[in-house]
Amino acid sequence: MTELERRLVSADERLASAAEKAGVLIEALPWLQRFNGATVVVKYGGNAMIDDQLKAAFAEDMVFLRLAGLHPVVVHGGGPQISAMLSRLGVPGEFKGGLRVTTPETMDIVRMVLVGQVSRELVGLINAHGPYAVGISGEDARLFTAERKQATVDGEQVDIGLVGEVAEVNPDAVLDIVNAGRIPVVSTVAPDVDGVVHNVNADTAAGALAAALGAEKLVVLTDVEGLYANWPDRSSLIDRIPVDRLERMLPGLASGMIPKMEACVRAVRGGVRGAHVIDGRLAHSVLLEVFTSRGIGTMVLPEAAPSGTEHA
Ligand SMILES: Nc1ncnc2c1ncn2[C@@H]1O[C@H](COP(=O)(O)OP(=O)(O)O)[C@@H](O)[C@H]1O
Ligand SMILES: CC(=O)N[C@@H](CCC(=O)OP(=O)(O)O)C(=O)O
Repeated sequence: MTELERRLVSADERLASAAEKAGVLIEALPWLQRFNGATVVVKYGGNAMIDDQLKAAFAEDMVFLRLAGLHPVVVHGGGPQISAMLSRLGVPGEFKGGLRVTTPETMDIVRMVLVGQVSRELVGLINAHGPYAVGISGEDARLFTAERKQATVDGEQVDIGLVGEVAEVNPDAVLDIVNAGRIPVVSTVAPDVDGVVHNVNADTAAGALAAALGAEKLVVLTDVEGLYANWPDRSSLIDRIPVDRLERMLPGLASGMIPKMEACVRAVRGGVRGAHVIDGRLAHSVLLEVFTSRGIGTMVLPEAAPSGTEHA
């Protein structure tokens, strides 16, 4: 190849790459218009906080959403981080029906890890981009009121200690943060009516908060591609499912997916237009979900989905 031919090929490649980049940006236009001013609750699960790069990419996505005119609200998990701290401290722990059996001693550690460690880290990563993130827990300004919850094991109700269902949400403090142009980062420990602090599953809290905020979307990041109809058959990924069909599937789901899909049901039944379970192991998965036409993962839709909600 002559020097001239080489230069022409490289100019062609540059043009093709520029056109591809412009295509990606322009694909976002309808979604930028549609979601301007919309609240998006994003649940970031502990299993998707695999490494520092992924966590940093998640923080970038939250700042991107905020600067693109949306209102992201982060609800974080931290199950694996709690388990790691329990074993470091030599405190035994177990799960029943997907929920952590929580003694008063466990509760102290859950609170310390979620509020003092996981929240602080995410707040710091987001604030590397500007003064956006504010950490808040269910204990602040009565954000969540918990009600003791039992687990269902083989159809039986069993006591699992200081584990809470979200009985009430007062989203005012979250709205104060959002209205100040900032990004709330919510930890899911919550007092009951007597002030006793309970451990609330982060999926459960995210679903309740999304409904109380009247969010446009709930996006749940986890460590699988989405909901599989026949877990663990990887060819059975569901890309969209109406809420009534999901409700019929709930009793047959395996443990990790139960609180997640219950949260999607609660959100959609509470007026959220779409709940999505996506793969948090993929960097920038939230941006792909929100700003591309196809979306990713599994989308839970209201029963009578209005036309034109292809992916939204
Ligand atoms: N039907 C299903 N589809 C997808 N994953 C499932 C299903 N049933 C159970 N799971 C399990 O649920 C896990 C996700 O839940 P969990 O471990 O609680 O994650 P997170 O920390 O993100 O909340 C998956 O890794 C998978 O092992
Ligand atoms: C009651 C209950 O199980 N609470 C959870 C709270 C953290 C959480 O939900 O974290 P992930 O989203 O990472 O699973 C726990 O103790 O592990």
